[in-house]
Amino acid sequence: MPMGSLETRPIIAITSGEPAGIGPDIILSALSEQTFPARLVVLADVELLEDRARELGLSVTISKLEQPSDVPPHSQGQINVLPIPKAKKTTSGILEVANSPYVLETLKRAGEGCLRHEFDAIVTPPVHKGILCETGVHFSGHTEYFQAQCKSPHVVMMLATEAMKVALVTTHLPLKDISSAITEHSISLVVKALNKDLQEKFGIAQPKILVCGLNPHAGEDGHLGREEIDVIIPTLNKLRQEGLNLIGPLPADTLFTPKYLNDADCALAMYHDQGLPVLKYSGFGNAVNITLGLPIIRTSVDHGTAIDLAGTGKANNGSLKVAIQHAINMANNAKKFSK
Ligand SMILES: NC(=O)c1ccc[n+]([C@@H]2O[C@H](COP(=O)([O-])OP(=O)(O)OC[C@H]3O[C@@H](n4cnc5c(N)ncnc54)[C@H](O)[C@@H]3O)[C@@H](O)[C@H]2O)c1
Ligand SMILES: N[C@H](C(=O)O)[C@H](O)COP(=O)(O)O
Repeated sequence: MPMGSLETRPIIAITSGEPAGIGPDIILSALSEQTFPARLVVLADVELLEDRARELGLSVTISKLEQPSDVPPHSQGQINVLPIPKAKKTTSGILEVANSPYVLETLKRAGEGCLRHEFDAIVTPPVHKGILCETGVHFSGHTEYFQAQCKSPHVVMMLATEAMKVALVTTHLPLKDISSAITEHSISLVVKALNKDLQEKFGIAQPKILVCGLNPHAGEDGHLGREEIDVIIPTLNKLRQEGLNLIGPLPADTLFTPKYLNDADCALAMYHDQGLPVLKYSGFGNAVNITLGLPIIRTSVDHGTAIDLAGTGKANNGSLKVAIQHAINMANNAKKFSK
């Protein structure tokens, strides 16, 4: 990937994530360990970053920006912050519901900035969904938050490592609600959005997508569930007639084996814990979470807030580095296509 001239490097907004979690730790360590070929704007409380840097013993320069366009190209150890104040001082590892509006404000500001082209992409360190919900808002994930903010009819959660891409038909749904959410409509929208972004954002001309069944053994000819026969197979057949290269539905327990994965571009799981444990087993700490189907570019880490590790220096920043680099690559590609 060409680095681009310094002034044209993309502006990437990085939110702080949950202040009591490892978001601040991994931002500070990742940005102090290497120079990224971009202009990085951290949306955060300045005191939070200063306190965490002190706690971790990291030598960084934290500078406040008046506006995002003032941000210089990133250099190792430089943290440029667009200040967003928190309500309460944070102790690493202690969640405070009073700071949840701050977390939501960082997301709102990042999304708005992207929609009005102040930022070229957003990278989100982890938030704690439970503490956000305690404010009374229902927050199930960044994926759904940015979908609502961008008014996108449908989005797809996809996590990727060098070896594997796994996308989901349903995102953060209780298990009891999944069967009724697997419909011709939902599968068609997800498969089409996935196919389009694999072509446009990943340069795969004719993506080959492996599709999981919902039930054990993909329903065992209807003896272990009928969703495959009633919904999934007819929907995939219709999509094949539109030219999509779809394999399945395959039993999920054997779909994730080299025989199938080595010859495919992406696996599509029906629900969160059908697909993500496999991906995380194979690449936890080095995967990127990408929201497809948005009018903006958004990437994230493959892990949560790891409250137990905040302020200890033990948090691995590998996934954040991958998420930042993916956002930069996607923003550079988008600029090329828009010319
Ligand atoms: N992108 C996101 O915002 C995101 C992603 C996943 C989970 N979450 C949220 O995070 C919260 C906690 O979730 P969880 O406990 O299921 O998962 P978690 O990923 O926070 O923690 C699971 C285990 O992995 C370890 N771990 C996580 N990240 C690590 C890192 N970078 N380096 C070293 N070890 C790491 C933790 O210490 C813990 O043992 C929940 O509220 C969940 O919704 C947010
Ligand atoms: N499903 C994601 C994971 O397990 O890594 C995570 O919850 C993040 O989702 P959002 O990007 O929607 O917050």
